[in-house]
Amino acid sequence: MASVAVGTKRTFAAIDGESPATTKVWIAEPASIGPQALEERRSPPFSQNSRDLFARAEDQLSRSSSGPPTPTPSPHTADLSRSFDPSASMVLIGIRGTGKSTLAVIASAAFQRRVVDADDSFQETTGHSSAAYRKIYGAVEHNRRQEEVLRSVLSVHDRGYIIVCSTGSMEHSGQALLREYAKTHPVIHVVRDPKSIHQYLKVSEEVKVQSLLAISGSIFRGCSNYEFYNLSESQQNLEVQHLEAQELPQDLLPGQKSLPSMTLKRAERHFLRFITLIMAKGKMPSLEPAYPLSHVSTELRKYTYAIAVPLSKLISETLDIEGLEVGADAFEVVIDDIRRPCRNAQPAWSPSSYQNLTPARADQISRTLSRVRRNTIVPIIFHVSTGTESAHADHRSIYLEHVRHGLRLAPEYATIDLSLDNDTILHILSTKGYTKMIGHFSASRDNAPDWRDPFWIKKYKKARDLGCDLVRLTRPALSMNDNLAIQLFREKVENLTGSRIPLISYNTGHLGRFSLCFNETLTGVTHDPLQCASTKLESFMDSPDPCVTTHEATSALYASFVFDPMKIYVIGASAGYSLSPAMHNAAYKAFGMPHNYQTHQTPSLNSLRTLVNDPYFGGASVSLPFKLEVISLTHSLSRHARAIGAVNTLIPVRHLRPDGSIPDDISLFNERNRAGPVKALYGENTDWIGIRACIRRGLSPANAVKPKTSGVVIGAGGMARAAVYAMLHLGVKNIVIFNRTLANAIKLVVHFTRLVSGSPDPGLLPSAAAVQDTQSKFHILESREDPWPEGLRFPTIIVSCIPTHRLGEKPAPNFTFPTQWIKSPTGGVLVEIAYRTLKTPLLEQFRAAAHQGWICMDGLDLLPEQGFAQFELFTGRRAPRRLMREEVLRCYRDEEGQSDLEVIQTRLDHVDDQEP
Ligand SMILES: O=C1C[C@@](O)(C(=O)O)C[C@@H](O)[C@@H]1O
Repeated sequence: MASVAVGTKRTFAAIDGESPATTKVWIAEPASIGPQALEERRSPPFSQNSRDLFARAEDQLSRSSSGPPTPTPSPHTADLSRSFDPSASMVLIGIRGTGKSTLAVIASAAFQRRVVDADDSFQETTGHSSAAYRKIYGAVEHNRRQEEVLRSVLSVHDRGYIIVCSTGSMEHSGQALLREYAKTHPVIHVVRDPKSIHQYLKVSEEVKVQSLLAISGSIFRGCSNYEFYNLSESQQNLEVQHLEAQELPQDLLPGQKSLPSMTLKRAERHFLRFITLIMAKGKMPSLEPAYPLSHVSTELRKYTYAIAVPLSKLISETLDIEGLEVGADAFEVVIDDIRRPCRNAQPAWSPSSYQNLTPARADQISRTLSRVRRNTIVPIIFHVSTGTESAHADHRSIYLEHVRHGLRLAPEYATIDLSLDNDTILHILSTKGYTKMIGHFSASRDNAPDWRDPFWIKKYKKARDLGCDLVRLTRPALSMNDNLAIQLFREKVENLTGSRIPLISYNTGHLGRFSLCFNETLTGVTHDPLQCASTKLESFMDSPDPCVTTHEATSALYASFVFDPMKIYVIGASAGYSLSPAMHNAAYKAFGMPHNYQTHQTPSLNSLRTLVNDPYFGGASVSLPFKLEVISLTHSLSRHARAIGAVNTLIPVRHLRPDGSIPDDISLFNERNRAGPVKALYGENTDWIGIRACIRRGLSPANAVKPKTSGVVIGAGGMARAAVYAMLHLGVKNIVIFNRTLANAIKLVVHFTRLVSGSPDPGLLPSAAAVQDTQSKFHILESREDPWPEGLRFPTIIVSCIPTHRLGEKPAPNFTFPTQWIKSPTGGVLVEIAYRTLKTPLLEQFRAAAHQGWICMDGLDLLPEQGFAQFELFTGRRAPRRLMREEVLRCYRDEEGQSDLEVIQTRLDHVDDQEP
């Protein structure tokens, strides 16, 4: 014990095996690892496992203090390329209690990969647990055996596995093995907050967990190339989900463990999103969102905004992240505090004036980015602000440490300072993985050449030629003329010969606001309208930060006639009850768009022409009974609408291609919000997107879609077709149709059988191909009395698409699901699409089955989900999801004009707990 380096400082290099000469980042050993703390570790109440863990950490610590733990001269994992074969196994490492095994099981269910636990393998191979083996054979033999087992686990399971490694495998040689593995595989360090780990390990004091995290953090970081901060849901969230899905998996692969219930739904979405960011695009389409804009690179759209929020404000965890996201197309986490606030006597470059990347600080950044990702849908930009001191070597190395750490978190975008030398930039770019790099240069008042100066074109070319994906150039406006000069600069860039990368350029400070409003790509906007106004006059004029909110920037585009106010409609025979106007109008208002979404109740489609002939026609939602009939009035259909054979969204097209065809998606999005004669109508279907989202939201990880999953669609109309299509997209292989009129059920099955067997468009049903080679099969149930088809698993997905209310003379169907078909041992999700009444017999039936793991989604869940996609199609911007969900709930009235206040209030109270 005497060799424990209490309170001493060691370099990163001494801990992670990096060359000691280059990195000057210091780690203070936590005082809590003092003799007294160590003494406590030997006594109860620790469990055997946690005692072992601490003992090993203690060992690690003592060895580390006398030299680098791993002498292997392999490169630092941050310097590796992060490009892997798509089938490469992924490794999860981290201390016990971080949730690695649960995350592995979640990923295993989603990707159909098996889980291998290195600790289990050790026990199987040696017949002893790691701790017991160590006790019997001593540390040296234990380490040798650990290495042997880990080496074998890694090589035998090289492709298609998820490998979990705990501290047992993390002795010196284990670290070297993982570092080597990280050259060709994702090795993900899982981190979690000390409180949750503390609860899990049942150790006496949380502070000890903090110490352990501090010690282990640099070791794990040294041999992993990615990092996932596993946020714990608050207790409140857990209760709210009131989802008691039993953990009885139906068809686990060998090596899969039992699957967690709905309480982990947000963690599931979060982790799977992270995984899709480190994998090649399009590898798991069933996990990627189906919203139209999620497939369009943000930098290709015009007039997009990045809400810039400083880390120093985010860490207080009081900001409403989802609220900040409203109107934004990207969320920029600005590491604004690598330079501590200056004390007068301190030289600008003194080491103490910088925030080193200690393990605690790295945890803090990881946690913050994780919170943003869990609560938003827009891409994240990771930006380390350099201030004006990037020339100093100390500052530069701390800056680079932060950038490297950012890339471990797989942000969609990250910035790199263009004042760095070419080699350094090239080196960082070579480690970017799938992160898009923004070459960034922000001039200060003292070094700001005029926009006409060749300096700026050189900077643009430097970023482009080095391989950045975008470039961002800003300087403080000294006069309003700078806003005209920047326009000339943008034109110069437009006319450059050679390849082009998207340009973000604007003037900062109070006078720069004009140029900010007319920058077309990822304009930096502030979350705090008072930010500029409240600061001292000096910085008010000079602030390098954005001085305009999303709302102000958007409003400016309409006030200056770049955009026009549009008229958008919901068209239907009983459109009067629609909540779409309230939902869409609330979103336009929040964005600063002067559009007006109106109800158009009509017995026929004849009046549609009048609406479309108005140059301000901005599109329409199509309601019953026109979803099929409207097809004849469109010029062209999206591939989805064509495959479904129904349209619920009309988009005006004002510019056709020279051959008269509809332009591509980007061009369509970029002509939104502009008035003019309508040349064609483009038909889209967003119902399937909404149904798909509801299924995904309601499906517990235990019921993740697998080859044997069955789904039931009740009905055979346009909505039923959208439901079948949604299931096909999720990879459901067994789809059962139940409809009163058999002939219509047969028609639907013939339609989709043809689609899946001879799809002329191979990209149409991507997950069907990705999950399994087998084709989906359709079955028809003719009567309520039918037994469930032999050989099929009981359904875990049920979508009811029949009306729930009286239609003219026809009474409400009052449908309930035959009980002999509800036998899934893990429950499942029921989606009932109508929203006129929420107390249907079917919903009541499944609400009563909540204890069996059934989750109900109704029309008030579906309407916003399909509406988000429509908002994107009408405006070209990401929808403000929470706001639209809330508006729908607030405005809901049943057929008697009543709102069920209690139920609605409970749902409103918990909107925050839903996946964003
Ligand atoms: O079916 C519906 C419902 C809806 O018509 C409404 O506002 O209620 C809106 C449509 O987009 C959607 O397809």
